[in-house]
Amino acid sequence: MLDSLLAGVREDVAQRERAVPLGAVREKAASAPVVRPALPALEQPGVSLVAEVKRRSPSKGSLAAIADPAALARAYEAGGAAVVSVLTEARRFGGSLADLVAVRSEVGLPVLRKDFLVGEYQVQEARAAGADLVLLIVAALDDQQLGDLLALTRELGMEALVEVHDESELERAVAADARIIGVNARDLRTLEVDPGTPDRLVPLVPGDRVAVSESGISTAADVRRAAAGGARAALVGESLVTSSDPEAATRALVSAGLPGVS
Ligand SMILES: O=C(O)c1ccccc1NCC(=O)[C@H](O)[C@H](O)COP(=O)(O)O
Repeated sequence: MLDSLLAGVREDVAQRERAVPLGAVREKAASAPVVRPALPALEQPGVSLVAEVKRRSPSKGSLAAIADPAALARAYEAGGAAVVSVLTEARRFGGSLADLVAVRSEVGLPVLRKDFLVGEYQVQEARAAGADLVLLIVAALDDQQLGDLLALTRELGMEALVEVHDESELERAVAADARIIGVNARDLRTLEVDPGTPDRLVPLVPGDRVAVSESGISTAADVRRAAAGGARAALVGESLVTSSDPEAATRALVSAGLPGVS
């Protein structure tokens, strides 16, 4: 799955680059609104919530129509989320950079560009659209690419959520000096969600990094489980976008992550 996803992403990037060359995107990134630092938002005591705008997915198909992504993000903010994640991949997730621009202009939280970033063009695009944080998936990048994209992300003032799925990817993320390390319970090759993956890997994330537990989180008990392993944040998509009251659903997960709640 990951390889075919990446092939589509590369085609789409090449098409966008033919329409708007890298130089123009760099210029736009240089004059984008100032970055909202994501690290302090994720380092609050307890488990912070990263709430995701996600219309559909390869594993589940259509999840929610989300006609107004900014309204959804406002509900997340009102419910106490620390960061909003916007899936911008179009083919499989139905997202776009326009969603990110809309969300960023209507909430005061840091915003994550959740996509499959494979080169400079997408990092510059992310900043140009106002992103404060980008996703870098270790399985999609070699060490050189990971280091280069992380360095570029920081040059532009942003941080990266560096995503891993097994011990060797975690070692690579740590060696690349990732400060925010996401452990995805979803295996991006098989799409299976195994909560045992963050249970196993989050405790291995060094204490000077921020560990984020990702995918398959829908209940207060799931958030408490993430907290027990040492996660500083939980990234949640499906259970929030499919809720009839996303603000209340956000608040329930945020409350479960407050320090002292067990
Ligand atoms: O969600 C998928 O099916 C998926 C498939 C292939 C690559 C990535 C995928 N999802 C991206 C994510 O990491 C999730 O959107 C995110 O962790 C939230 O997960 P969930 O709460 O289970 O929607």
